[in-house]
Amino acid sequence: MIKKKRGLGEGLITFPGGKVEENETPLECAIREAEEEVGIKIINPKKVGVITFKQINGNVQVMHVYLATEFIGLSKESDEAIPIWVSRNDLPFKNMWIDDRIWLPLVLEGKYVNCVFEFTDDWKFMISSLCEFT
Ligand SMILES: Nc1nc2c([nH]c(=O)n2[C@H]2C[C@H](O)[C@@H](COP(=O)(O)OP(=O)(O)OP(=O)(O)O)O2)c(=O)[nH]1
Repeated sequence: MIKKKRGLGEGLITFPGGKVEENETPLECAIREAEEEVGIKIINPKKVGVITFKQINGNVQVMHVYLATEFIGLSKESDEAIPIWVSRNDLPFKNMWIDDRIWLPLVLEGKYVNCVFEFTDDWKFMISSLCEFT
């Protein structure tokens, strides 16, 4: 995981990630962001879910989630993130995005998740959640 140093979710413990660039697939983006943020090359990332975030103001963002169990390199701090290792059995949910406690355990059990979470415009409160998984 990472401690995010700037941008949306600054200070939270989350995962390497970011916005898809022009002419880039979500998979390519996931690989690039892991490299940029913590300096590792992830091997064979597998898509494990799609999460839609809605805000009251009508903004909608779609997050594609990938899981990689192997990587090349040694994780290192960047301008954006401090890499940290956490135990699967002791995830730091108190310092994570509130919705992660709903979908992350499912992903770690091997499920594919499809969730919609509705937030206030300032991202402080989650108003509703709906998750399907297979
Ligand atoms: N785990 C998790 N990640 C989230 C949630 N909401 C949310 O926007 N994210 C992720 C998606 C993006 O990777 C990131 C959004 O932050 P951002 O728009 O500042 O993007 P960034 O700085 O990481 O990326 P970039 O500008 O380098 O492209 O946070 C959430 O509820 N849980």
